[in-house]
Amino acid sequence: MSVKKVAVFVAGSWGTALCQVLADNQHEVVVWTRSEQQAVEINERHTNEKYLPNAVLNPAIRATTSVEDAMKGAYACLIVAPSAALRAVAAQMKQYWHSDMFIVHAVKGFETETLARMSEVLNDELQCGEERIAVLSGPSHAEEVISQCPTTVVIASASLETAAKAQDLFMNDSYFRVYTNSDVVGVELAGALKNIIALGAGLSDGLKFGDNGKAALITRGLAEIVRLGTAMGANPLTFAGLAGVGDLVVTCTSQHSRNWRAGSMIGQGMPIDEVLKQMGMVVEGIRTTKAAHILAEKHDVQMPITEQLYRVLFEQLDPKTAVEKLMGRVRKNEIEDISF
Ligand SMILES: NC(=O)C1=CN([C@@H]2O[C@H](COP(=O)(O)OP(=O)(O)OC[C@H]3O[C@@H](n4cnc5c(N)ncnc54)[C@H](O)[C@@H]3O)[C@@H](O)[C@H]2O)C=CC1
Ligand SMILES: O=C(CO)COP(=O)(O)O
Repeated sequence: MSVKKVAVFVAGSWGTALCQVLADNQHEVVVWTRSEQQAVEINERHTNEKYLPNAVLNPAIRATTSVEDAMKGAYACLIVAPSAALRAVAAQMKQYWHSDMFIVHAVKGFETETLARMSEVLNDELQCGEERIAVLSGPSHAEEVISQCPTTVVIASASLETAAKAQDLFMNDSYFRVYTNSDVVGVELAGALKNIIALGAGLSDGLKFGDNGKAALITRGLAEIVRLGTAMGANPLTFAGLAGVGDLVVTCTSQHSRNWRAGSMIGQGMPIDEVLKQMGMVVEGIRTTKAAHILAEKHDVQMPITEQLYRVLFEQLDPKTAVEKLMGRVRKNEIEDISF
């Protein structure tokens, strides 16, 4: 494998873990950080204590606060900012972007103001063409990737050539396996929407509602993800894959999940502002619940779990009442109600 330079934006937990994968694969990794202090920590101590405590980073990873330094001569860019910051980060990259590069993003969310998917925001800002964009998604907690636990993800692009180039960069034989897919819409929607269900699963655990209820949330959560996904043009089979069921299961059941943890704290009665303060890291599911609530209305799709979670998060509905509303819904036929 030939050495390629990859510019990474930004050094949160997932960005840092993916830097490590790229550096372990012998690529030249230059990560842009907002703060000089974080760049110094990565360059001199090879750590990122705030976002990945106790991890020892590959010393070949170099951090910089200069966008130009990061992007000059880069073969590809990797963007792993929170969804709320994606447009602003992409705007900074624009003047150093050139048409030989491609961009991989690993962001799970929507732009809440426009309801755009993340690749749409990137294309809008960089005007690079959708064939230059790929999305990396799937069951992949940063804490496990940095420990080299076996992890399998999917990379989707409108261009299979771009997806294959990205697969070459990230895949290795020891702990990081990558599949390609051409269904960008499905992979992006699956990654974003599973965070809503993970918040719900955490809430259910926080209320001590048991494993039966959580399994039902995962299953019926998948049904509503598929409903919205197919209405928005996704391939339903994508939701049975790594970005769909795979990520849904890991996020709803792993204690690494910030969405699950936030839901659990809300279920135990902690106010949302306090939960977010304690987390100190991005909890994408909250913004995504708002976006999905609007998208469900727009596409005339039923998303009862999302709907109840929206009321809990934004209209102060008591979580126990939300569960009663879900349990008391009109009787249905299971198969007729799933649109695979
Ligand atoms: N942590 C994980 O295991 C995984 C996270 N993701 C996704 O990756 C995305 C990023 O999440 P994490 O890395 O976990 O978040 P994080 O909370 O660990 O880090 C966020 C990073 O973004 C930076 N940041 C925040 N606002 C910014 C702004 N306006 N401009 C520039 N930088 C800004 C922060 O300084 C920090 O470095 C999310 O969409 C998340 O869903 C996807 C898969 C796994
Ligand atoms: O997407 C993730 C794992 O695949 C990370 O989920 P959280 O943001 O809930 O930690």
